[in-house]
Amino acid sequence: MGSEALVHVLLVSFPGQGHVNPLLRLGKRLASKGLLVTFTTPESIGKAMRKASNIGEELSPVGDGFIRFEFFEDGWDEDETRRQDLDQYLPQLEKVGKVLIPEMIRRNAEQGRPISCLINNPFIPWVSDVADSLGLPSAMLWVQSCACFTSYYYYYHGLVPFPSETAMEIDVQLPCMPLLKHDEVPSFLYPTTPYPFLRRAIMGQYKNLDKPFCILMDTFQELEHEIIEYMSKISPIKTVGPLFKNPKAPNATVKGDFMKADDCVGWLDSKPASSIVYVSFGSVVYLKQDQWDEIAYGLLNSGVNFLWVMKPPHKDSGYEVLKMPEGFLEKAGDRGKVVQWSPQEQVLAHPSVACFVTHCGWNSTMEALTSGMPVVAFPQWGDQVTDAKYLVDVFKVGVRMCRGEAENKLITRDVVEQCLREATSGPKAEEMKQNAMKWSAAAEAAVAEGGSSDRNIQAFVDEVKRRSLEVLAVSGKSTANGVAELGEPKVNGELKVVS
Ligand SMILES: O=c1ccn([C@@H]2O[C@H](COP(=O)(O)OP(=O)(O)O)[C@@H](O)[C@H]2O)c(=O)[nH]1
Ligand SMILES: O=C(O)c1ccc(O[C@@H]2O[C@H](CO)[C@@H](O)[C@H](O)[C@H]2O)cc1
Repeated sequence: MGSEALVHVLLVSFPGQGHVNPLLRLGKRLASKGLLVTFTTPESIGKAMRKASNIGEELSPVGDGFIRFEFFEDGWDEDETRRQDLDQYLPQLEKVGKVLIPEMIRRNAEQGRPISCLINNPFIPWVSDVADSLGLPSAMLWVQSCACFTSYYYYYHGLVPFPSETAMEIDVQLPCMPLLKHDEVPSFLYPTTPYPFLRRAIMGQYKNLDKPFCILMDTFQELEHEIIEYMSKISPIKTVGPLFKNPKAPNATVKGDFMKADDCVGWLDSKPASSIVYVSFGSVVYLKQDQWDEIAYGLLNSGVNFLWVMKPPHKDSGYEVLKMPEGFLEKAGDRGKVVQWSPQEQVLAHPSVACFVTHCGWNSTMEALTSGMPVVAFPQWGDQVTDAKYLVDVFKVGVRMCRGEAENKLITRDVVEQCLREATSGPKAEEMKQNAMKWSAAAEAAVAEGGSSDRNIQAFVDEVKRRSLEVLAVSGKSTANGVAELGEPKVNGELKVVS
């Protein structure tokens, strides 16, 4: 079957690694079930993805379907420094995207690939408006936990009190969730958050929550059972995770890394089983030099082997380039390896790795759980503080090393050492490993054929196919070559796009 005959969905992603990864993984899952998927995000990231991940112009076959990429200009010069300031960049993306995404949809229709559904991730809630204005169905992929989804929902609707300027330290009790201490609530909701633009972006998605016909979530029934049941009665949630486990399409087939991963698998192979601590704080968290030094000494003093990701800061981020303490690499010798970017999925699956010191981003959280990997939780902000609570107290696979950036506390080398010891040897380490293996098995089962997430994906694909017939019937005006004519976009942008 040619790709022209397939139902076509357009995936629009916020240009962050932790957002591209789950949306692209969803794209591969949908493609493997027989859809044609086009993935788009701004060209500034497209350029990095093409370079690091061998993404080309061509269609890539995935299972019964295909995936392809098309990027859009964000209207700023290549070397524009304001991209690093989301307070300025998010409105720019909205202004440009509201014009260019409809153009992309129109172009695809003209080329014989009419689009039947749009899917976005949070931070770019205007995609739901674009779909609405064109009369197209849309869905949203929530890229965090259901617990965080619920926290934001209750905040948006003012259903329970949250920390506020007058009562900073109140705890929050939400249905079917453990009591969240004030600093375990997603930190974008603190009145003092340094990232109010991300709270605004997420709230924008909640304002638009009636527009998507489905909210897909990168979690699974068995992991967050009660809260998923509860929220499913309120919102059209479908759990489809862990998206990074795709039995039909290995992750290597199409990847969206912004940086080429350094080769470290040979080094992992050379080490004994369960002897290495993997340390990574994801793609955006950047620690201060004094904290970096304490972690370095903690690693040295604990005597463990370690693989540590030390990503370079973006040139326009304003962060100072971190340095290893004097003589650190010499003292560590072959016990340690430092890389700029790791092939994290392979690292977490490697038998030499014993535990993962993580900032608890949701992707890293799901990847660790799914790989049966215990963690040392080092959350900083946003959903990370809530994920850390769950990793340690609910999923019981983690040791807590800190409570988040808002605490403004230097975690000393002694604490680092103690946490590493606790997570790598002794009864607590064994118990955490057993729990992690249990979650890994549950995750495998959820995505296996007939599992909870697989059934939800299939139901979603069936619904997209059903709605695609409606889209064609309603627009009703198939052209000679079978391409539906879309209505005029109802956007109020008289924008000039500067490339
Ligand atoms: O060296 C690294 C660090 C991170 N990642 C990937 O980058 C994503 C980070 O997402 P997460 O939600 O954990 O954190 P964020 O970067 O969004 O804060 C995850 O899929 C990781 O597997 C990776 O491949 N190599
Ligand atoms: O590029 C940025 O400025 C950026 C990228 C990613 C951000 O949030 C991360 O998203 C993940 C999925 O929502 C989340 O789990 C992780 O904790 C966040 O760091 C924010 C800004």
